Amino acid sequence: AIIIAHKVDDQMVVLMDPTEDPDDILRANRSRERTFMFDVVFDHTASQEDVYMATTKDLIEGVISGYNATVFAYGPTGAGKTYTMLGMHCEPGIYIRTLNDLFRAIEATSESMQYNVSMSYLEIYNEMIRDLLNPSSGFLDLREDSKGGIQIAGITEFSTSNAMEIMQLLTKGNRQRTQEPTAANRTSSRSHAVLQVTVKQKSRIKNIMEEIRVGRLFMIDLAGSERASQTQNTGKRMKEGAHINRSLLALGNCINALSEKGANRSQYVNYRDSKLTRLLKDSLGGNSRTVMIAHISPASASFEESRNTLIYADRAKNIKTRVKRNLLNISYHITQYTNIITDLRNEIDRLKSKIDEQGPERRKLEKANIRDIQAEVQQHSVQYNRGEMGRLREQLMSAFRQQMEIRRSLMELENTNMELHIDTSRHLLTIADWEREKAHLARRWREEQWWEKAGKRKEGGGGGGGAEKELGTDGDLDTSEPVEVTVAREEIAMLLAEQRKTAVLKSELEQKLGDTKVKVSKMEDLLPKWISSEDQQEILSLLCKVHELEVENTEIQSTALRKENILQQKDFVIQRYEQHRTLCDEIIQQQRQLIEDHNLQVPRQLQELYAIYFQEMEEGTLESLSTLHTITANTLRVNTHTTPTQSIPSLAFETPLASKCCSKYYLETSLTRTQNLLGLKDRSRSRLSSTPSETDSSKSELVHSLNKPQGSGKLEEIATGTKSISVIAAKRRSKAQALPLESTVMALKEKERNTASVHSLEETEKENRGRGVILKKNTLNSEISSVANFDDLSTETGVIDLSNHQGSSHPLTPRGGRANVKGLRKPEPREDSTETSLRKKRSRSFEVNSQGVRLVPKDTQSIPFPSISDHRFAVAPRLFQNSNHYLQPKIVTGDTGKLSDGTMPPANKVKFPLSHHSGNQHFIYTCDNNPYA
Ligand SMILES: Nc1ncnc2c1ncn2[C@@H]1O[C@H](COP(=O)(O)OP(=O)(O)OP(=O)(O)O)[C@@H](O)[C@H]1O
Repeated sequence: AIIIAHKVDDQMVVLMDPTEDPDDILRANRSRERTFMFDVVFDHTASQEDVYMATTKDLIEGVISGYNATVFAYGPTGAGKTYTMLGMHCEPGIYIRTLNDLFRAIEATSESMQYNVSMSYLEIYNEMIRDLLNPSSGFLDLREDSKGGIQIAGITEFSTSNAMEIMQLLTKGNRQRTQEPTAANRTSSRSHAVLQVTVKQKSRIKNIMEEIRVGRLFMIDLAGSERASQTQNTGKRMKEGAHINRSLLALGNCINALSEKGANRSQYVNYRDSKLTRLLKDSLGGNSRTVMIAHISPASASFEESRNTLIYADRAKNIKTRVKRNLLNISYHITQYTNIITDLRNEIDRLKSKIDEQGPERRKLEKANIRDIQAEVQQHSVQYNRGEMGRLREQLMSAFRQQMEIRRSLMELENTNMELHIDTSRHLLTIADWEREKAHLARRWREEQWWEKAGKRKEGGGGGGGAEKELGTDGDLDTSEPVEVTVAREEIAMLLAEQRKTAVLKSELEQKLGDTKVKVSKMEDLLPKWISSEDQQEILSLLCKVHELEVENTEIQSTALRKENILQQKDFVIQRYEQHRTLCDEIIQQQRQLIEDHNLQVPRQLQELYAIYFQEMEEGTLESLSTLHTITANTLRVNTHTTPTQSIPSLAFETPLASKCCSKYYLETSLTRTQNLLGLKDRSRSRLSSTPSETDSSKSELVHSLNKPQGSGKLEEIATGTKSISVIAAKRRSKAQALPLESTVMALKEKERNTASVHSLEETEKENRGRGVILKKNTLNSEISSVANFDDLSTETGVIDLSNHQGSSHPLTPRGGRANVKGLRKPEPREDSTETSLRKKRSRSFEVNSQGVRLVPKDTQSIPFPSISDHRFAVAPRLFQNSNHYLQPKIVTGDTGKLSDGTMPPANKVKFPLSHHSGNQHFIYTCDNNPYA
C-alpha cells in the first residue's frame, strides 16, 4: 500500500485517491481525492500526550463544574481507536490521562467543595449492554427517565477517590471486554466500550437549599467498522461485525441528521436505531460538549474506509449542541430539616462548651488585653499631648524669643538714637560757641571802629554823622568759620540723616513687635482649645507670665539705659560748668590779689559780692552740690541696674519699680516736701526771713533724712551745703521777685540801656521782711529719702514769672501741670557791678526743658508749683543750661526755620533739636553769651 492521507497543516488533511491515474484523461474529472478541514489533524508522529492535550484536557474543567462531556473514537477497525482511548501501559491513553487530571482538579478545590466521583464501564456488544465492572449482572437495559435522560438500569457505579483505583477498575473492566483477533486487527474490539465518569459537586457550607452539580464524562471506544472481505470474518465474528456496522450506521445517520438539523429543524434524528445512539443521545445532539476523534489509516488499501470516516467526521462538525449546567436542587424532607437543625444545635452546644472550658482564662486574658489596650491608648494620648504641648511651647517660646529680640533691638536703637542726639547737641554747642564768638568779635570791632571814628572826629571836629552810619557794618571783620565749626555743621547733617534712618528702623521694629504681640495673644487665646489638660494649660499660662516679666525687665533695662544717658548728658554740662566756675574763681582770686597788692579802693557793692563769694567758697556749697550730684547719679545708676527683686535704694528718684510701687501722689508729696525742706518751694516763703534756728532745724532734718539711706557723714555735709546754697539762691530770687512790677519793667529797660540798678541783698531782705514773708519751717518726712531729687531743686529754682514782661497771653501753652521750662528767668535789674553779675550767674538755674514752658502768672505766685512726678519730664535733656541770661522762647513752625511771626531768626539765635522731632514746632532760645545754651 501507499500512503494516501497527508497532513497538510494542523487542521488540514488530504486524502488522495489511490485509484487515480494521472494519464487517464477521461477519468481526470472524476477524481475522489478530497481535502478535509478539522479542528486538529494528527499524523503518525503525534504522541498520546499531544492527542490528549488537544482533544480532551479542556473538557475536565467543565465536567467538575456540572457539564456533560463526551469523547469518542470513531473509525475503521485497526485504525488505533483503542490505542488512543486506552493506550498501552507505557503510553497511557485518554482514559488514564483524563482521570488523572480530573482528580487533580478535584483536589485543588476540595477545601470549599465536596466531590463525589463515580464510574461505570460498559460495553455494547451485539446490541446488548454489559456491565464490564460487574459482568455477572448480565445484560442491562436502557431506560429513559421522566426528564428524557437515558439511564442504564442496574449498572454498577463505583465511587472512587483517586485515579489509581479507577485504573484498577479499568484494567479489570478491559479484561472483561470482548476482544477477538481478526484479519485486520489482532486485538480487535468487538464491542463499543463506554466509560462513564460522574462527578457530583456540592459546597461544603451547610445550607438549607443544597445545590449539587453533576457532570458526566463519557469516554467511548467504538468498535471499528469493518468489511467482511477485509476481516475475513465468518460465523460469530461476521454476526458481531454486522451488529457493529449497524450501530455505526445508526450513529452515522444520527450525525447526518444532527448536522443537517441546523438548516432544517424538522429533521428527525433517529437515536432509537441502536443502543449506541440511544446511549449517546445527549452526547451527540443534546447537553454535552463532545469531541469526535476520527481515526483513519493512511494506507491506500483503506482508502474507502478512510474516506467514509472523514466524511462522517466532516459532517459531525456541523452538529451544534447546547450545553447547560446540571444542577440538582435538593429539597429536603421535613425530617431532614429537623436533622439539620439538630446537627446545627449540637454544633452550637459543642462550641459553647468549648468556650466555657476556656472561659475564666479567656476572660482574664480579655480583661488583661483591655487593660493593655487602655494603657496603650493612654500612653499614646499622653505622648500625643506631650507632642502637642511641646509643639505649642516651642511656638510660644519662638514667638517670645522673637519679641524679646525685637525689644532688645529697639533698646539698642534707642540708645543709638540718644547717642546721636548727644553728638548732635555737642556739635550744636560748638556752632553756638562760634556764633557767640562771632557776635562778640563784631561788637568789639564796631566799638573799636566807633572809638576810632570818634577820636578822628574830635581831632577833625566834624563828619560824625557819616561815622555813625558806618557803625552798622562789619567792614573788614574777618568772620570766616573755623574748621571745627564747618566740621560740626557737616557732622550735624550726617547725624540728622542717621537719626532719620534710625527713626525708620524704629518704626519698622515697632510694627514687627506689634505683629508678634498679636500673634502671641492669639496663641494664648487658643491655648484652652488646643490643650485639654488643666496642668498643661497652667504651665503654658505660667510660661506666658514669665515672658511678660521678661518683657517688663527689658523695658526696665531700656528705661535705665535712657536715664543713664541723661545722666551722662548732665555730667557733661556740669563738667563744663565746673570748668567755667574754676576759671571765674581764678579771675576773682587774681583780681583780689591785684586789689590788695595795690591797695585799691573797692566799691561797697563789690565788697558785698566778694563777701558772698567767699562765704560760698568757705561753705563749699558748689562743691557740695557737685558731690551731691555725683553721688545721686551714681546711686541712680546703681538703682537702674537693679532687678525688680532687689531692694529699692532710698535715694532713687524714680526707679522703674518705684514708678509702679509709689503712687503719683506719693511722689509729688515727697518731692514737695523735699523742696520745702530745701527752702525752694515757695519763693515768698524762702526769703531771708528764715532765721538761723529755722535753717539749722531744716538742716538737721535733711541730715537726718539723708543719713538714713546713705549712712555717711558725707551726705550731712552735702545736705548742709545744699541747704546753704538753696537759702542763698532763694534770697536772691526773693529779692528779685519782691520788686514791684514797675521796678521790674524799669529794670528791664535799664538792662536794655545797659545801666545799672543796684539792689543790695540786705535791702531786698529788708523789703521782704517788711512784707511779713517768712520762710515756713518745713518738716522733713522720712519718705523724702526716696525722692531726694537734684532735678527738682533746679526745677524749682528755674520757675519764673513771665507775666511781668510777656503778658498772660503768652503764645506757649503749658502742657498739663507738669510741663515746664526750667531756666526761663524773670529778668532782673541789670547791675553793673561785678558782684551783682556774679551773684546773678550763680543764682541762675540752668535748666531748659523741651516739653514746654511753665507760665506762672504774677497773681498765682503763691500757688505751690506742681512737682515733677513723671520721670519722662524729669529726665528731659538739660544740655542747655543758662547761667547768665534768661532764654526767650519763640516758635519756629515746621522745617522752614521761620519764626511764628513769619520772620527769620537772628543769626545769633541757635535752633536746637530739643526733642526727638516729635512735633513740627521747635523752640528757639536766645543765648546771648552763654556757651552752654
Ligand atoms: N499510534 C499508534 N502507535 C503505535 N501503535 C499503534 C498506534 N495506533 C494503533 N496501534 C497499534 O495498532 C494495532 C491496532 O490498533 P487498535 O487495536 O487500537 O485498533 P482499533 O481501531 O481499536 O481496532 P478495532 O476496531 O478492531 O478494535 C494495535 O496493536 C495498536 O497497538
